[in-house]
Amino acid sequence: MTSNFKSIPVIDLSLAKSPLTRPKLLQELHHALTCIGFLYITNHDVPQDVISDLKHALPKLFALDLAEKEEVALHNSPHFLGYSQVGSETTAGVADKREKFEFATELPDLWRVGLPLYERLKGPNQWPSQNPSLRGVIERYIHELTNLSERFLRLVGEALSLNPETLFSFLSEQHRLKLVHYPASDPSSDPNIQGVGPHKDSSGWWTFLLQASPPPVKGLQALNRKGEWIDIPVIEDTFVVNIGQAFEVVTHGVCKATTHRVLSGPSERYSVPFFQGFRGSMTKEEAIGILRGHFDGQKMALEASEGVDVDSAFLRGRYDTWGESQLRTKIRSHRDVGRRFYADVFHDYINDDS
Ligand SMILES: O=C(O)CCC(=O)C(=O)O
Ligand SMILES: [Fe+2]
Repeated sequence: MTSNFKSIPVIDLSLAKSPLTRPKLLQELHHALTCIGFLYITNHDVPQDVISDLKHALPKLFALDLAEKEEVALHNSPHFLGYSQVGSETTAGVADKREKFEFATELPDLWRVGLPLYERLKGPNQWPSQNPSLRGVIERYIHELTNLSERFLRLVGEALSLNPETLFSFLSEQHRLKLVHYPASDPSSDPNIQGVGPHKDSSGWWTFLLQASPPPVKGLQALNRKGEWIDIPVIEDTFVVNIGQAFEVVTHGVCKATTHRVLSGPSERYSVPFFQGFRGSMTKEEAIGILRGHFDGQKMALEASEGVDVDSAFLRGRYDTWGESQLRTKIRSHRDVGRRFYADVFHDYINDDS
């Protein structure tokens, strides 16, 4: 249940290291998982230089000229990896004022005719030739965040009294990373210009976000149950962690993905979400069946108090696997890629409004 939270809790992962403090951490985590859907983590053990190298790389990367960015354009990648310009994405029907580079765990393209089409989402990154040091920085960062997200998942399992190995069985080998730049908006213009519109994270299982501009730059907000937008300001040396829609499905709505947005402000802003991947071959029946027994009781208690409504395009849609549902979402938001690389399903995906 998303409660009327007024702020986002900060959870100190170093409390996990002592049996004396671990129960306090698990209790705080349980509250954040079941009542808020967002938290900060501190003492996360990701090396400082990995984070600072990434932060320093961002202004240089976005300062490349348009021709250099176009050299790695997302519309040339069947894996939806690369650069997209400001205005190329819309959320909740409005164009977002942000540009981004999308990367993922570096994988070979093993897709061949006969394999499920969603396997083609996996493949190599596009690296800008004018920025040769970037590859090492991004690969180290993805490696560290993959480890962090796995350590975190073990704690989530423990906080929910689940065998962590069960949670690991939902993971994909591909995790995605977005490097995002929100250009500054003229302060005399509409204060509600959308950096990214209200949404729940649909592409992953859990999101680990680095707010890469120093305070007081702000913009990220989460929606509480009363409908109030709550600021999620930058706290140095933390990650913001939030639940993705796949986790809401698997926990039968006991842990909700919370709606959030970014407002564009008078200063430019950089952010870097890491989306822990959810296995493409997962069917609806598996996703809701594996932990059904575990969550039935909690679900009934919730139903009695406020109703459990699992909000999921995957469950509503007509496609049976998570991978196909993801591919459809990606094709609908990048139609040029769909037309070029997924001609067989393009029209079906664009025209079905399930
Ligand atoms: O830029 C941010 O702070 C959040 C971005 C976000 O919510 C997303 O890309 O899903
Ligand atoms: Fe998001």
